[in-house]
Amino acid sequence: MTVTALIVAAGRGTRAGGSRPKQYQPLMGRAVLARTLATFAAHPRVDALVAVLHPEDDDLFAEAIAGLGLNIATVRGGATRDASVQAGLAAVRGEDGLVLIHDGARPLVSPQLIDRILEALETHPGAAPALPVTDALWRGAEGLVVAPHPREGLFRAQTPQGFHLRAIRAAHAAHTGGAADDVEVALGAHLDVAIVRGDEDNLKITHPEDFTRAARVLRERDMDIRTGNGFDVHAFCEGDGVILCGIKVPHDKALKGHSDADVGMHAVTDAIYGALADGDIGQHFPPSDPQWKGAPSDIFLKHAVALAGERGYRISNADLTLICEQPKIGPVAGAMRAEMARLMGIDIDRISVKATTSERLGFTGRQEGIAALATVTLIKP
Ligand SMILES: Nc1ccn([C@@H]2O[C@H](COP(=O)(O)OP(=O)(O)OP(=O)(O)O)[C@@H](O)[C@H]2O)c(=O)n1
Ligand SMILES: C[C@](O)(CO)[C@H](O)COP(=O)(O)O
Repeated sequence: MTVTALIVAAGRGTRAGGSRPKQYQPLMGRAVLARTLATFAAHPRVDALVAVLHPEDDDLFAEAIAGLGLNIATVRGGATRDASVQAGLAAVRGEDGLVLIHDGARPLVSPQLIDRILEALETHPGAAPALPVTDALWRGAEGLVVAPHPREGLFRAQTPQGFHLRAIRAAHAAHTGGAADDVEVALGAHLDVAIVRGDEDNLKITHPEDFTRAARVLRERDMDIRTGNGFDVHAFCEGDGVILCGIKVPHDKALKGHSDADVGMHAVTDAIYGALADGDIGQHFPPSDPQWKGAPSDIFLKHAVALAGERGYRISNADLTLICEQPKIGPVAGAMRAEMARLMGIDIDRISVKATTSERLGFTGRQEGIAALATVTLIKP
């Protein structure tokens, strides 16, 4: 069935104040209404968009959606929300589809909430998101509590409120008097409306402080998560042990390198640089520079970790695989994890060190050297 998102945005936003109606005010750099429309436009089940606008807002609307490349039908709204919805319903194409009626002033609607409404519409003529009232309720007057009010069975209503198009059109046509929302109209026509789990973040911008709340939600939502990988190889040379992840492991060979040749630590370090899109160890510590000759590799790792911190990232986890026939890594993996966790300033359960052989194939199979492969995830909260 065709799904149309009907976005009502013809209000004046008097409670929110500001020099323009709230739906055209910026929220983290983008107009509130542009955020709302973009979410519906990007939803794979939404086929068409209708925006209901105030007659004086054409320029503001054009400014808000400039450059978004959205295909939106627009229609003039009325003096009340329900009049605006009726105008929008008249502009929806077709007879038998589904319509999602949503406040333009709820810019944080999530695709998952839209999914839940559409799912409920498979079995009901109407479906709307709501959250149960969890605080105690009172009735009050003149600044005094008059009496407690039972909260059982009470819900806070949200949008999008979804309906079978034909049913809600008929309900609105028959409705007289105002309505807080379209569920009220639907109930007037005896339509069953399923209560769908709402979303605390799906707040309506109503008062000035709601912009601050919405920005807080967006900052959390826009968390930056990055993944990087690192790969390194060092050849064996004569010696009596190798340094892996900062631990000296007894062996009948050593690893050759400009620094201490800690192949595991190098791979993790490069994975951090990779996640930051900032080169690799060789770029930050050129092998041509004699000061890094024989240097302990924790210098490199600490530099990469500090760089991530300076840019606001914390390390979520690191996963390292060492590829070699010998030495055996299992007995020392715990010590390696502990040392890497200490150097990176994170819990040991966020560091994995494991090993594999290459089934005697290739240079690692011939025991000519050790290879290491690492993945690191960084999070900017
Ligand atoms: N005549 C109206 C009134 C409201 N709305 C829309 O309905 C949604 C919810 O309404 P509300 O938050 O009450 O918005 P306003 O009416 O703009 O706010 P206020 O009452 O503070 O002026 C908003 O997206 C608003 O633009 C509408 O399309 N037409
Ligand atoms: C439709 C609505 O968003 C449901 O919560 C709300 O009723 C509309 O806003 P208003 O502040 O009640 O006008």
